[in-house]
Amino acid sequence: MELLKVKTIDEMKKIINETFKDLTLENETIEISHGLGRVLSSDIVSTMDVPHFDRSVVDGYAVKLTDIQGASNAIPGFLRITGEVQMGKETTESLHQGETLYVPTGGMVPSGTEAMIMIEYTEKLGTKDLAIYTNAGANENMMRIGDDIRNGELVFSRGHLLRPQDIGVLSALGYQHIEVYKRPRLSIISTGDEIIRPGETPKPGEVIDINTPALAAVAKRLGAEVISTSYARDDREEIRSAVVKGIENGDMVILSGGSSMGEKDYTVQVIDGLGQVLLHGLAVKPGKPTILGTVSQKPVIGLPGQPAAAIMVLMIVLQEFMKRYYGQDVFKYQTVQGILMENIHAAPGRRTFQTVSISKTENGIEVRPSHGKSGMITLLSYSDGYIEITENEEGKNTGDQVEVTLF
Ligand SMILES: Nc1nc2c(c(=O)[nH]1)N[C@H]1C(S)=C(S)[C@@H](COP(=O)(O)OP(=O)(O)OC[C@H]3O[C@@H](n4cnc5c(N)ncnc54)[C@H](O)[C@@H]3O)O[C@H]1N2
Ligand code: MOO
Repeated sequence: MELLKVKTIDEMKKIINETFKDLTLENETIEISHGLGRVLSSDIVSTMDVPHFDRSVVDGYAVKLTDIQGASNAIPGFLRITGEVQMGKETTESLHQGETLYVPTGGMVPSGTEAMIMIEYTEKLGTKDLAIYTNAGANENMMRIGDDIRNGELVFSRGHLLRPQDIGVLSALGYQHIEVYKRPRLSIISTGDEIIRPGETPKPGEVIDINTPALAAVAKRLGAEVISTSYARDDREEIRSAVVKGIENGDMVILSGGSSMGEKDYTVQVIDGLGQVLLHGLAVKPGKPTILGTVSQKPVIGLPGQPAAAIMVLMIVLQEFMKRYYGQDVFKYQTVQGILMENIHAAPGRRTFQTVSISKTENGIEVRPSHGKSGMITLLSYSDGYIEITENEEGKNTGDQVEVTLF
């Protein structure tokens, strides 16, 4: 009897770190408008102050502190209006004792301004005089030069994953182009005689391809570029030539299906013939029939055909590869803590990835296991995330505090 010689998740991570220790990515220059989700390949150090002029953050009046000291509703301060600042224009006037100027939100304050008073706390008396009904502290309602970003400040470090707000910061610093890592380029091959392409009508026994689009989406979310998707029947030669093509054109190959020990499960034989099988069988649930191999020093991942298992395993394995490529843990999954509302039994000796749904209640976040087979695609869609039960645990109990990794 032949059984899969399973390896634990930790052993798998060790294999990846040792076998693929030299994985690196080249850089490329892109427009910042294409920067979302990309990873900076160099530090960003500011070469300017932001803002580069003292500016108001309210619509109101520029004042000197001594002029409005103790001003209140009952005892207002009185100032002479000497002018008005124009938006987008340099302000050449200065503010003198007993005077004020109107400044719109974002406008450049006159030199000598010590605070801004919001228009709501003032009253115009005729055209030239202003009553002020409130006090203010130094720099109140103002931004000074460099308050946001100082010239010479390290703004983002190499390895930073760009979010929408970061693109805004780069634009504020005058960047139109940035240096980012090239994304790892991978090919996805879906195997199986029963698999038909989306758009075709399945006959009994046939299955519309779920894994290709779903796995491509996992890969994209983890910062990879999917350069090709293809199909192979359960045929050693077809699978072999698809793998060869993927290795020639890209950085990594992902195979779906045919990873178990069935008579027509050729993935492991193909990888063995072209390179080396590093692992066949992972001590996880779901996803035991997972394969990891290398061909021409490039990784080949063989995923189980069951869609939920394939997606979960790729989320975990590819994240480990991304750590190697980027030299740090760039693409982290979000987690939340919650209280388990039902007992969960796990398979000892395997790391169980239990899908769960969460709900926010007055008592905090409640976590409930979502049940289903790994062949069900909705299992993941109707779940919010998963909890991990380690190899040494027999399960989890109602009332346990658990960490949920969110999908
Ligand atoms: N004797 C044993 N049988 C099985 C074992 C085992 O240890 N011993 N493990 C089971 C587990 S767990 C899984 S998971 C599957 C994995 O098998 P394969 O990786 O060989 O996958 P296939 O047999 O090709 O497919 C399994 C299942 O998934 C469907 N599938 C495959 N590709 C797609 C796709 N692109 N889109 C949608 N659905 C897909 C396929 O039709 C099958 O229903 O092995 C168990 N068996
Ligand atoms: O563990 Mo399999 O991977 O059930 O679906």
